[in-house]
Amino acid sequence: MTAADPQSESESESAVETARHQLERAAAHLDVDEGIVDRLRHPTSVHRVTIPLERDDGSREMFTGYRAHHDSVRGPYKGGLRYHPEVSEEECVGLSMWMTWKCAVMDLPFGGGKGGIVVNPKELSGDEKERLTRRFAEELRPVIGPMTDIPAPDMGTDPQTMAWFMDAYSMQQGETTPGVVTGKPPVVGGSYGREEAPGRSVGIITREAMAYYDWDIEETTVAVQGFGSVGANAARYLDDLGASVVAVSDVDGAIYDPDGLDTTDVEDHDESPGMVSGYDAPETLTNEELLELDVDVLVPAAIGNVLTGENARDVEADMIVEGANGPTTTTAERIFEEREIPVIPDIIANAGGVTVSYFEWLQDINRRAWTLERVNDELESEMCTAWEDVRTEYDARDVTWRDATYIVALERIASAHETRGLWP
Ligand SMILES: NC(=O)C1=CN([C@@H]2O[C@H](COP(=O)(O)OP(=O)(O)OC[C@H]3O[C@@H](n4cnc5c(N)ncnc54)[C@H](OP(=O)(O)O)[C@@H]3O)[C@@H](O)[C@H]2O)C=CC1
Ligand SMILES: O=C(O)CCC(=O)C(=O)O
Repeated sequence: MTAADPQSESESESAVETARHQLERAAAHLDVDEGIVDRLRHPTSVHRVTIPLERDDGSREMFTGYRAHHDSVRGPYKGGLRYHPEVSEEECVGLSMWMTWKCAVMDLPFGGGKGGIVVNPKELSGDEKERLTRRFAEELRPVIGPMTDIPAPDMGTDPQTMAWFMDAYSMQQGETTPGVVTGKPPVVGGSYGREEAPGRSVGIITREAMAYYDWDIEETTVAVQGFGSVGANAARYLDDLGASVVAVSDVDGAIYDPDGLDTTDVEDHDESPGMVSGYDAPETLTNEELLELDVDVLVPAAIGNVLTGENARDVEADMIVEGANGPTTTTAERIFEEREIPVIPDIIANAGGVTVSYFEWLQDINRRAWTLERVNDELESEMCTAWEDVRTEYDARDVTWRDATYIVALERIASAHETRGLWP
């Protein structure tokens, strides 16, 4: 097995299976109507589109895209668009469920959506990526909109992709509609700080979790898998706070310096994809070895299902903070619980992305930009409030951090369903 091919291992679990299992664990702690839980096991709808692309050489190719809508009881569907060869309907549904919980934990007025295209973005030229994105936006137009479903970046997409998406939608609508998508460049209605936000929130939540366990951040070692929007910003934030980031990786492998890397000197995925493994560091490791390093904090921030029944007993970190969505399988979660390794879940740790997306949406509606300082101050405050809500549940019940986080989310969602009387 290689980290690039996590599906090839014997324990294979889809995102939707993991998400359903997590929902059921949280529901067992709450008095929630079984009809509501059953409703939340399923998406409201899944849209599948075929996207024709004319390649630069004139040949034509068809691509498949999806947009899953999970739940909108608290507001419009919200969630990213992923361009990756492993994108599937099941993955989009699972990821859209996680978005529903994530928005609820952060108390944002959004529900959960997620989508993507089955494509390797590294095999597209810039022009091809633009044409594919514009056509995807046209195909999704009937099911998206600033008050219905607001996409954003995820793996393989970036602010430029969001700008093309917004432009294609706006041209069809006949009016500039910045609020249809978040994560845009600030010059076309994007928010300052959105790109750094998911990694920044991973840093803030790691800091809070360390404070909870009375760890001195200056004495802490950290390993981060993935050095993209989430991983690089988390690593740099923790480096700034005084932690020693000893290992980071890209798809081809990891670099390791026991004395700590200079995280600003290593180019991230956005600056130069795949350059981490080529960096001149004292040691190189595989992605699997990075996950098993003896560090204080491990931050998986690349893809899903990397911590599994196969490697969970070999993980030597004292705490795991999930930067990626769904990096821990159900079996691995059970092993970490047994080994008393705290796992701070994705739906709070990386929720800074959707939180600043919410700020961006507000700015778009009001046609008024916030300063970076305001964005970061409000992000800090929202993250600390959410952490406090989760910590209160964690201290009050004998549960894992994930269960405590899901309990906060599920209580809010179930209560909204009961109050609106929307089901079945
Ligand atoms: N972007 C966002 O707003 C948010 C993203 N997330 C989640 O965070 C995770 C990462 O997303 P994001 O940072 O945006 O993605 P990016 O595309 O910006 O970066 C992904 C990083 O992971 C590396 N990578 C890709 N595949 C593998 C692999 N098989 N093994 C190890 N490393 C790999 C890439 O390496 P290389 O440079 O070589 O390609 C790159 O460094 C995803 O799970 C995403 O859903 C969560 C919240 C918000
Ligand atoms: O910013 C957003 O709307 C969603 C980001 C996202 O896809 C995620 O948090 O997983």
